[in-house]
Amino acid sequence: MTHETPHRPTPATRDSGRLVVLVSGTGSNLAALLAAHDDPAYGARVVAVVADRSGIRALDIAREAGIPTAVVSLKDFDDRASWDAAVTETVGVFSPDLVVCAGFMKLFGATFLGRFGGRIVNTHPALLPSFPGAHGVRDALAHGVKVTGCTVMVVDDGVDTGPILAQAAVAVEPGDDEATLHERIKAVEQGLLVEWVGRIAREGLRVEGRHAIVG
Ligand SMILES: Nc1nc2c(c(=O)[nH]1)N[C@@H](CN(C=O)c1ccc(C(=O)N[C@@H](CCC(=O)O)C(=O)O)cc1)CN2
Ligand SMILES: NCC(=O)N[C@@H]1O[C@H](COP(=O)([O-])[O-])[C@@H](O)[C@H]1O
Repeated sequence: MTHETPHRPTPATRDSGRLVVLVSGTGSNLAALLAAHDDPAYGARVVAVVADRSGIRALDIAREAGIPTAVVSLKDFDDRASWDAAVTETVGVFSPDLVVCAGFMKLFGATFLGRFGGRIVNTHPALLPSFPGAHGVRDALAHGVKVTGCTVMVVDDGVDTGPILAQAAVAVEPGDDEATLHERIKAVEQGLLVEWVGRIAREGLRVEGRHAIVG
């Protein structure tokens, strides 16, 4: 029996230099990408920043860097599918080679995944497959783990279930709360995200089953 999917994911090819970065929060990962992209050897440039809410620090960071921004809020749409179509159209205006979720707190639906699937990279503040979802740091602390970390992955139609590109470990210290632990994770994930986005832009990305292959 053959398995048919409605859309064949488009792989990110070599020289995948146009990045659209999706944000919802303070933008420390966006700032790290912006610090890297001025070097032509990096191989990628942030061409737009799209948020699901206004009034966030990440949008200020983008504007201060002269990067075009757009906001597509779920509350402005009748349903999730309409919002998903609008985000797809907005991101598509900027013709990205790669879409980077840098603290983007909304799940994509079929329209977005059909257009950009296979070239959406996400960073998550836990060692997947443990602690997926919107509260990875809080859930890891509540579970009592002694080591957690961050994961850079390719987004699929599950919640943080996509093929993993890279992971880094961070020790949980006695007395950590969600904020202190998340800050130490962010310090590590910024470097990891910048490294792997650059590698994908320079060398290309393809997905084979559970495996994301760069180069
Ligand atoms: N189809 C997918 N979309 C996205 C994924 C993914 O793996 N598959 N990753 C996210 C980012 N993400 C974690 O990395 C994530 C973001 C948000 C949620 C979530 O449950 N969001 C709730 C709202 C929660 C809140 O605002 O506090 C929601 O969307 O209703 C889970 C995982 C990028 N998109
Ligand atoms: N599930 C998605 C998720 O939790 N994403 C996390 O939000 C933070 C955003 O920080 P930033 O706005 O400072 O880059 C990052 O730690 C990122 O991994």
